[in-house]
Amino acid sequence: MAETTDKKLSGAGLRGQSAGETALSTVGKSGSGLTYRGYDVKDLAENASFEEVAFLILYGELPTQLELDNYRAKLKGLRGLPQALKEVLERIPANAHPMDVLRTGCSMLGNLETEQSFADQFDVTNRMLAVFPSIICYWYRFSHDGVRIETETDDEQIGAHFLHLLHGKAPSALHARVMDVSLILYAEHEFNASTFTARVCASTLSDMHSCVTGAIGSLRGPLHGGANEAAMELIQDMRDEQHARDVLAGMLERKEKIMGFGHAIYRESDPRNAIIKEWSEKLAREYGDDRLYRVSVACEAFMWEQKKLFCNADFFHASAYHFMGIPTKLFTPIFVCSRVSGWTAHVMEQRSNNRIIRPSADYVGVELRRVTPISERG
Ligand SMILES: CC(=O)SCCNC(=O)CCNC(=O)[C@H](O)C(C)(C)COP(=O)(O)OP(=O)(O)OC[C@H]1O[C@@H](n2cnc3c(N)ncnc32)[C@H](O)[C@@H]1OP(=O)(O)O
Ligand SMILES: O=C([O-])CC(=O)C(=O)O
Repeated sequence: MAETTDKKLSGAGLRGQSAGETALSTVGKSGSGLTYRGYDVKDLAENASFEEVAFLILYGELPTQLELDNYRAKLKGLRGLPQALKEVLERIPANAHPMDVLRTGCSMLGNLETEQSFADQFDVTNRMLAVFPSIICYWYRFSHDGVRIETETDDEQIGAHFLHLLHGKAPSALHARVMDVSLILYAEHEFNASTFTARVCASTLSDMHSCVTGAIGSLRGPLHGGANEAAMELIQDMRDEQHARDVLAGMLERKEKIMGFGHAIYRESDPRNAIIKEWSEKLAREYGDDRLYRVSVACEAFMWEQKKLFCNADFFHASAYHFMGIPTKLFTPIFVCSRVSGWTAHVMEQRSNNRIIRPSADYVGVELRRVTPISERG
């Protein structure tokens, strides 16, 4: 199990302080170390699909077959982009970061399909779950390939749908399954930075699109979701295992952060890592060139040996996504397509028992003083 004991739980970063209650997930407490509404993430990754997991997180229980069929049909029907949103996406340059595109896309959607009251919260959530892959891929294919894609496909599952839009053809069964597992692993993670952002926004009784737009901005940073892209940039030029060790040794010497390693809560392992690592190995075999997988394994061993730092969920996602032909800058947006389930469930939970989140600060500035007339300042 991924343990959290002995971790320095105080001081900066609100580390170790409880900031509220949740019934959505546990991190580092039971099972393999991560549970969604009482189910171990490993169990879910083996025995459920992302749509079942999103349903579980949002509605509280795993769906029956009929409920799942209806839910998938509903999401499938919500993949289309409004014309005004397409026009906005077409104006965003090819060199923009796709996380910024998604942030703008989410915010624009909030103008076009505003959450009029909290009674709409499930509708706006399901719309976001369904339409985020369309937003990213429409912009990506328009800005990079000059094509206006049709964003409605027959794919039952969000992961396969994403790959279909990106590559213009339905994915293999292996790729569809890996995307599905990846979305399950990224779906929910208690009071991480982006989720907390969403909850702070929700606590002012703001609308769902504002909460999610803010959360996208928080996830973007390399200390959080952006680490999967940074990990890819790190491993892509590593020639072999020895080169990987040399690169990391140099970085540690220079006291640089190695993205994709370490965690604010887990102390010895991130339970999502073993799962995505196994899929990355399978993909490497199919890809026919396992260099990226081998250097990743070498990095993992070296970091543990040198620093007792372990791979978090992001590290092996880098090679896995790369093996599926996904451009590096789309890695973190995929995280959004999944985590929007957790964020919105947290917003709903916050709304159901709300008090505005407003902590205090320890003042470390100058003592009380008088305003000097401007003519006397110098
Ligand atoms: C899906 C996710 O969002 S998972 C997180 C993704 N983020 C990353 O991979 C970025 C790299 N990792 C990190 O920056 C950190 O480990 C974080 C942000 C995840 C957690 O931060 P913290 O809780 O402050 O880390 P923690 O308290 O365990 O750090 C202990 C020591 O290890 C060091 N350390 C932690 N992670 C790393 C790392 N990846 N590379 C190098 N050193 C590290 C810290 O600098 C700290 O050293 P210090 O005591 O000399 O200052
Ligand atoms: O919990 C965290 O701090 C970061 C993380 O792993 C996640 O959000 O998935």
